[in-house]
Amino acid sequence: MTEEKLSFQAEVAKLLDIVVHSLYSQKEIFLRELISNASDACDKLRYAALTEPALLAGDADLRIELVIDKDARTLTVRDNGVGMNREDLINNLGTIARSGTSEFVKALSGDQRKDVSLIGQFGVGFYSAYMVAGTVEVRSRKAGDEHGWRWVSDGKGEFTVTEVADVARGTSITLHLKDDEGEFLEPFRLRQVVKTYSDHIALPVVLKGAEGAEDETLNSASALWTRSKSDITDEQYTEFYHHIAHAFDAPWLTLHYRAEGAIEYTGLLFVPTEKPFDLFTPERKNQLKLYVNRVFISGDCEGLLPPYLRFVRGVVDSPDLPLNVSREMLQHNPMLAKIRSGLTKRILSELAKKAEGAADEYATFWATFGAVLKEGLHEDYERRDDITKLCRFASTQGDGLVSLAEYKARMKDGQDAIYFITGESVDALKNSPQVEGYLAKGVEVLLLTDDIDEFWVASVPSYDGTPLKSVGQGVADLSKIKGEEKAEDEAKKDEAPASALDSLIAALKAALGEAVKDVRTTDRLTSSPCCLVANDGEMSLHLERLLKAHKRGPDSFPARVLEINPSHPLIKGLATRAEAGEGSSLDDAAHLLLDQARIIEGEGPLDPVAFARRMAKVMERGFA
Ligand SMILES: Nc1ncnc2c1ncn2[C@@H]1O[C@H](COP(=O)(O)OP(=O)(O)OP(=O)(O)O)[C@@H](O)[C@H]1O
Repeated sequence: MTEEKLSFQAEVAKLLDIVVHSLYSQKEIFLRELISNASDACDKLRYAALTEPALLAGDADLRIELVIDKDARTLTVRDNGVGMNREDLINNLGTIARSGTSEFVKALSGDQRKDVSLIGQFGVGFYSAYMVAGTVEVRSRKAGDEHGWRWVSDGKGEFTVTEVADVARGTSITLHLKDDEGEFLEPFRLRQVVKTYSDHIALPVVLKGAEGAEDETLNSASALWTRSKSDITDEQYTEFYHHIAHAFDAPWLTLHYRAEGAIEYTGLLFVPTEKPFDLFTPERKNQLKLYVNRVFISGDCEGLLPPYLRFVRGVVDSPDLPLNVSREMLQHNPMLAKIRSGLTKRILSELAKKAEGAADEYATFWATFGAVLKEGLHEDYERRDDITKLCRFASTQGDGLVSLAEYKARMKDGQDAIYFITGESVDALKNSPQVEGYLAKGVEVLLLTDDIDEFWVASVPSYDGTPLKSVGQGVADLSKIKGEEKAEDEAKKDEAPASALDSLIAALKAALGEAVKDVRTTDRLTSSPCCLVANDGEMSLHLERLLKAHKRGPDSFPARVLEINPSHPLIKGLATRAEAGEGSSLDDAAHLLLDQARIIEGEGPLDPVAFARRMAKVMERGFA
């Protein structure tokens, strides 16, 4: 048969280079990766055979075998699963198809130490074989096909594919071990590695006996989730999590339970410690593996979990779902909706327990997945209260995170709203003019910096009967709140007279025209002379910027309300001039006030050239 020579995709070549030249201290994990792939291949075949039983014909006993050949110095991992045809071999073993992977590989810096820890989180699957093997030979025949294929490569840029006869269904991967990797030819070593990393694999992993010796099954070969909790060690849970989630961190939360009653199912669920790289892909797919009576059905069954819990990994197995429907049909099965509801409830209640526990531990979860969970505030009306209780926020009080319940408990007398501000960073928000008046009164303001915050605040009007209110929107009425009264009284005394302020407002409006929606005084400012706010019901300034960044909003920043601080010396000085009939000479001052308020909001001045000219004029008066 003719041999075809092909090149690896550039990203694969780069990955292989790193794998071969460094990587893990634990080289033995190559075996876990190959067994994991073999087990997936068997799962896929069992699923396909539900509708096409002939695929299993003649060899229904799915298993994984390890074969040692000491003379040839080879170790073979073979399965009788779904197998691969020529295209599959080229696509799966020569390119990287998984979404986000190419970006990931491009991000590798070339610095071995950094790259290894990155890859550690990610996994290299099949390619890890090159940690111990110089040459890898794959023989495979796809279930239902007549022809088999042989794929060979030394991992140095090229591989060959040839059609071959006499290949059994499934895949066999032969590793020609490097000189110093002879340990993987020793049965005791393989026994140890399989027990450590692959005990939970539901299929038997069999070590073929050499020269007439008996075959030996190295693992427990029962699906981990079907075993009783008391028989499972933490290490076994972790290994299982690594296998199903393709993850390398320790799970932050492990939840294993059996639901009985209206619907029966077992859930073995994990919340990762580290953020999966594909958490924010537009599909927002969940990655739970769905089994029906231990038969694998789907790795991302839509409808099994709401998108805001997509960070949860694990397995759900139910005998109550029909085995003979397609994945697509399953999404609309009423039983699935019940499982979804049960899973959601259970996960949220476990998270609630954690939220009540050690604050530090919960804070790490919140920093990693809080932004995803908050999508639920916007999307899951039914569970909004439960999700709200799980939320934590940065605030103007202290460096820690605060829950809404804690916030409410420390509200000031006369305060009738939960105040928040949205923006890019906690530090910038803490210093923004809009929060000055609240800070002066000791009124706490929540600082919301996730993009999703803009969306949920629009759909959650209140918490426990108390409205949520943006300090950057609408009129601030701080007079009713009994805060640090002294500071307030002093500020009041110092205000410009009302008539002078009225003249100034008229002058500013005349000078700025359409560039502002309105001009008014406010008590939200203490040290800044002015700021911009949105009216109630209008888009916040931050949201406007977000949409603009995604090219979804208007190109120009729409007119806003300019609020002035009646006790600021600059405003008082301008008010005096305005009252004295010098309003028309305040043009430059009006534009400079607006431009600085825009700059604080992350916008440029209305007209940069005019801004620079005015600024120079003012500076000239002070310095020349
Ligand atoms: N034994 C096998 N039988 C059938 N297909 C396989 C086998 N091993 C690998 N494959 C195919 O090759 C693909 C690539 O495998 P690889 O291990 O590199 O990545 P993966 O399993 O998708 O993800 P990960 O990198 O997290 O392990 C698999 O998705 C699968 O389609």
